[in-house]
Amino acid sequence: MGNSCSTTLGIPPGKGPNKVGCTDLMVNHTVQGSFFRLYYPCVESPDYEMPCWIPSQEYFNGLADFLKINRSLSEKIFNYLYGSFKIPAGLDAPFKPNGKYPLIIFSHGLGAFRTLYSAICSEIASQGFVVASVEHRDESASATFYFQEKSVPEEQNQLATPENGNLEKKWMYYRSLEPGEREFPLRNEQVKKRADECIKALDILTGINSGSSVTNELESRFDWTTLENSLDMCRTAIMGHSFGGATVIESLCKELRFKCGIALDSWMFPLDEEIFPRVKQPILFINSEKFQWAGNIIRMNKLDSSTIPRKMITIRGTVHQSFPDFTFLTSHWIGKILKLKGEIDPQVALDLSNKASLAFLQRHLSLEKDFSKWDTLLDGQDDNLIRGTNIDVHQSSM
Ligand SMILES: CCN(CC)CCN(C[C@]12C[C@](c3ccc(C(F)(F)F)cc3)(C1)C2)C(=O)Cn1c(SCc2ccc(F)cc2)nc(=O)c2c1C=CC2
Repeated sequence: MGNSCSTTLGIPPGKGPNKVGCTDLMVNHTVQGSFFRLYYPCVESPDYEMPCWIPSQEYFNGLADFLKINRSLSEKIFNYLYGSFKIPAGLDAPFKPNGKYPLIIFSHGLGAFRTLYSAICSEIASQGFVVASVEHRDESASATFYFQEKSVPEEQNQLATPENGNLEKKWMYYRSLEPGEREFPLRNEQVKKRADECIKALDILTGINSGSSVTNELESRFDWTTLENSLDMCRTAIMGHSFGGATVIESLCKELRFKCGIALDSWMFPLDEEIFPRVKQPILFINSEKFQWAGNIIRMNKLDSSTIPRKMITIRGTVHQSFPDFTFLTSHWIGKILKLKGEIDPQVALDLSNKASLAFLQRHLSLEKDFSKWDTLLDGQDDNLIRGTNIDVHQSSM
């Protein structure tokens, strides 16, 4: 480890006993299809290629639109700052069959997309899970793509490639609110679509696990049949950040196959409160110190229960962006100015979040691992943790 001032900029690899591979799957090429990045325990090999963190320039363009900064200027800045980062996983590395792995579905935040939480996903995968990070097509992602039949007929001389016939890539970008548009109807519609997409990913992986063949619309050499009988479909959970945290709650309500949920710095606004009493599974809320506010915490507290295990912890010195990968990829001062870094060392913060998550998953997926050694974190017992929240929710008396 370098000394305190030299920070190794890069996404940290998983610390668990498994090497991690990652591959992309798109089933059904249309906008209704399912698109996710899979992180999984892989066969060890020294010569794996690591995929680019930002898979295509279009994602930078979408991010610029989302951040309302000029595309051409930001294109150069993003490429200079982030263009060369790799994900700490072997691209299309062979899957390592070893009994049945529990499955986690991960949902990204507003303006993000499937690759931006690779530190969390690859850590969880390295501990013996398969993690599917969904890319949502609800227009909440900075950018995503699908395929469309070509409008003009193929010129005779161009051969349609077998993978995508005469299809062409279609990009979908973040949809901003129209002037005067009310936000709740849009966000509530989006959170329902997001939950459906998480459930669809679960269905696809259930099929693959039982040996159904799957057609990947993307060119990839990964052999999906190697996953047959390797997923424990009774041990599935859902995780998400911010808007993805709301997606966790909505998905738990709709799908009992998700045995528990972990909401990272959840944004509760998109949710219809009438679903709260209908959510029956355990939930872990892991909050940052700076993002939360009374109204948001009050909604989380409405999900508190004396019968269903519900936990909340807050990580001291963290900001909203302490969960996505950016927190590792920006130097100290730029990170602080852009609020991509909090006071706490990003690795320390994410270790606490991941260890608490693993302890919670062990308890509610009844895993035979040793993650229970981190149970005390679930009660906020650490110098960098607060039990519950730092936010004062008691309204001042009138
Ligand atoms: C201007 C847009 N404005 C209105 C929507 C709010 C913009 N905003 C704060 C930002 C995202 C920020 C960001 C990223 C990335 C760089 C970079 F420079 F490093 F690329 C810089 C600066 C700008 C921090 C948020 O939306 C916060 N947020 C997020 S941030 C998820 C995310 C997005 C893009 C990423 F690259 C990584 C992570 N996910 C949510 O689900 C929710 C919220 C708020 C409520 C619900």
